[in-house]
Amino acid sequence: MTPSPSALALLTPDEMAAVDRAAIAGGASGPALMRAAGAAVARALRKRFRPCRTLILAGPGNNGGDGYVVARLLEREGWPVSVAALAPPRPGSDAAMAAAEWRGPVLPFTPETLARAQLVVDALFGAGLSRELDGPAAAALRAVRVPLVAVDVPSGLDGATGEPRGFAPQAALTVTFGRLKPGHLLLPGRELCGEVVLADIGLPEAALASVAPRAFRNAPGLWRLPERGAQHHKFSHGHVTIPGGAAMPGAARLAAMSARRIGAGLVTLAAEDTATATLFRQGEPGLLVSAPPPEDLLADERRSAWVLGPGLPPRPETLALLRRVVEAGRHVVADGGALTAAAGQPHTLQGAAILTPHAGEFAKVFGALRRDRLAAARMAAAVTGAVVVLKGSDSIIAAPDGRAAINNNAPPALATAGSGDVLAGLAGGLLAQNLPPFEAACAAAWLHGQAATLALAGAAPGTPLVAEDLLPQLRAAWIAATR
Ligand SMILES: NC(=O)C1=CN([C@@H]2O[C@H](COP(=O)(O)OP(=O)(O)OC[C@H]3O[C@@H](n4cnc5c(N)ncnc54)[C@H](O)[C@@H]3O)[C@@H](O)[C@H]2O)[C@H](O)CC1
Ligand SMILES: [K+]
Repeated sequence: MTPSPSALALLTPDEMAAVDRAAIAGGASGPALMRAAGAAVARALRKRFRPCRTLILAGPGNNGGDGYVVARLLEREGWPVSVAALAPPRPGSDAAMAAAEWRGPVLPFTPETLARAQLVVDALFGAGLSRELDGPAAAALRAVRVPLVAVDVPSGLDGATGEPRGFAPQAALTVTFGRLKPGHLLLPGRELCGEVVLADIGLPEAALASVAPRAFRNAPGLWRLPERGAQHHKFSHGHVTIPGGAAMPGAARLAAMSARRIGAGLVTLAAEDTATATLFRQGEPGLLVSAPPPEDLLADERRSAWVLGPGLPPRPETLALLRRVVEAGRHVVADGGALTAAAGQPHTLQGAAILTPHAGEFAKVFGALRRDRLAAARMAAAVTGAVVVLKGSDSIIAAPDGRAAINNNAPPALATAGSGDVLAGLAGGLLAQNLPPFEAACAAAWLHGQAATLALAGAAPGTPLVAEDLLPQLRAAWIAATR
């Protein structure tokens, strides 16, 4: 079933804390939320582990408070549980109440205590992490050699960025509350969390609605593929033009084949010379091939979407073509050579609809990637006015207005030659069908990941993939997106 956009919303730890405050201001009970959070952790944990010597590492804040609730609930079921507290909760806090209800053993926060545990619950820090993890907390988490269950996030992981601050442990399971955080999806956070369970702890809808989400998990529901009615004809599905160079003609061909398969009405490969045109004509019979200079094609207004970059040389001529197409008011996907040609001059990409840099291209255009890649992608979108797809296993799609989506359906095998050309073609094909740039970019990234997942169905981990394998899966990916 297609999830609703609110179910796809991601909230940063600060936004989640604001929801929490709104909930309590609106009459919800802090201790009740904490009991629900602890109960959700205990439930997820019981489902996956058998009773064993369990050590709860409790921090001084509400994350620790959740930990005391877990301790109490597990002990009630006969689990051998003890707590090691890094620091006592602030007197009078909800966490202090939860701690007071824990009557079981409290052990010193030492390596010896940890060495006896068979399972560790990490309830040191969650949304309140305010600085790098260091001292005894970091030392203890570094020493864990048994399965670790994280409350909200593995302590030290920045829920806003997916980056560890100082250190964050590897969890087998992470149970989080209300909404996923960007850090559960962004690498390396996504891997450090292990399995992620999102638990409903009864936060009132009004409190959740009081914070407008700016980040989303990328999935159908965030966007809708174009509908096709009986009255439509090929021109109503747009015309994609893709200039192709002699050096790497395969790149433009892959983009063109992808644009066709995702529903573009017409797709033209604009060859840079007659030899390349001859080569292009040997390809798919349904592709249009043109030999004159691509600029000449701008006279035809119906050529609404252009994919510029796959296989094009990173030369000033490529950038000049991009400027001309943008100034003619066409929707442009800039990729590969068009991005590299704009190295150090991001303003030259203004007016493009979608940019699809991988990390290396991103750094060339916008400067070294910061640790907070979500912020970096948003900055690039704001500077260029384009939707930026920062490609990776956790592709980030950022819009100039601050909206961002994080893609998590792409298998690692997708990092293969030609894969980016397919993505650019999908984005161009969807722009041609009048999807707005953010929706087109998100849908393209998801369909791309889904096609790869389908191509690898049943294959052992590590099975390689080539870009051509994606093409026959695009129809099934489309069907999966419209179910
Ligand atoms: N709405 C919800 O999702 C609910 C979440 N719950 C849990 O509450 C935590 C957040 O609790 P909070 O008290 O705000 O923060 P923390 O417990 O993460 O930590 C605060 C505490 O820790 C100190 N501190 C922060 N960073 C460090 C550091 N690196 N080293 C040492 N000390 C640090 C800080 O000064 C504070 O004293 C959320 O994650 C959920 O687990 C609720 O229980 C239910 C509702
Ligand atoms: K934690």
